[in-house]
Amino acid sequence: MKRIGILTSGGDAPGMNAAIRAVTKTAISNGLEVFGIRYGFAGLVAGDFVALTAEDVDHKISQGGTFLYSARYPEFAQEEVQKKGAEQLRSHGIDAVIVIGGDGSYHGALALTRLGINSIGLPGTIDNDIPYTDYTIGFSSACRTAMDAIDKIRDTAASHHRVFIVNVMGRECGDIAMRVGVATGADAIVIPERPYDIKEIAETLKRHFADGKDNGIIVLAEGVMSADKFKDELLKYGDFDARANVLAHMQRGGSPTVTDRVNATKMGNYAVKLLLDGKGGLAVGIENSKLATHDILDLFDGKHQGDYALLDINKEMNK
Ligand SMILES: Nc1ncnc2c1ncn2[C@@H]1O[C@H](COP(=O)(O)OP(=O)(O)OP(=O)(O)O)[C@@H](O)[C@H]1O
Ligand SMILES: O=P(O)(O)OC[C@H]1O[C@](O)(CO)[C@@H](O)[C@@H]1O
Ligand SMILES: [Mg+2]
Repeated sequence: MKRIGILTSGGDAPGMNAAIRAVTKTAISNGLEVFGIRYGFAGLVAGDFVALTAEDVDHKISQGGTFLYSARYPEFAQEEVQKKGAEQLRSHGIDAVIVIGGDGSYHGALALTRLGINSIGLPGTIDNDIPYTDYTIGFSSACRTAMDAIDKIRDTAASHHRVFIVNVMGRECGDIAMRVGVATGADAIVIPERPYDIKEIAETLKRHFADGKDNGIIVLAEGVMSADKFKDELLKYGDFDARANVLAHMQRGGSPTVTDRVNATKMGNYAVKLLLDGKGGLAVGIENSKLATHDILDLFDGKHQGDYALLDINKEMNK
């Protein structure tokens, strides 16, 4: 193996650049050439490749987004399109690829491995919805951004004695909501993976206001329902001055936290070593603070386990 490729795919996540840097610098240190594949699997099929040097990745560790750009390219689920991608790699002399992305992107990495191009997946998504890894690259930064935003929302909520329903990202995964809800001292956290009772939440808010609290914060995972709909449901059980807020894509931007930078660096470094060992079709993760690998195929059967104790702690504190 002389030449490897690297791409970012799906939603961008803070720390993707740190992972690209780690892969590039580790590969070069081990005598490999590195090609950046721009725009995810779309750029792979189009042959949008650019040689990367150590200087190209200098100063990238602190930048959000992905300088290789990303794409949602559903066409890559078709075998014919996957074959075109593998042919592009072969014609550029690229023997192996590192794919940084979420669960969807892992399907692409597995497809390439099956077509003879060893590929390793790195968990790059703010959602933290990937099995067999405690943290995905970008989750920590997205939580920090959402936490900062909710701290600010609370200032205005308190000034008007309002309830804010804040919708946070994560698709069907409630990890961002749970972590940020606890970190901001929310009155309630609502996630798709666990049952919830809107009437009970309304009663909690009423009691808090009656006891002298001047604001209410509900952190709502986007996979449950929209913030507007939740507000309408809540108003059936109480006469609150309520506002719905959607943090949306701001959660994906900004400079990565130290956790995301370090995890991305560890996992990027490890991914190159796996390729040097001739491995492919593997997903890298961090389990109990240690680097780990699993067959990508196993991930598709697995289910990410969130830290649901956070939900219980928050409930107990808001009785
Ligand atoms: N079944 C599949 N086979 C091959 N490639 C796929 C498949 N599913 C998704 N992909 C590729 O991976 C890309 C990213 O997938 P998706 O949009 O689900 O995001 P993701 O990687 O899960 O990241 P995130 O959820 O954080 O946005 C798709 O646009 C497509 O190019
Ligand atoms: O950027 P898009 O295509 O609007 O997708 C938004 C989705 O991507 C994510 O930001 C990352 O998967 C999700 O949390 C969100 O539901
Ligand atoms: Mg995903």
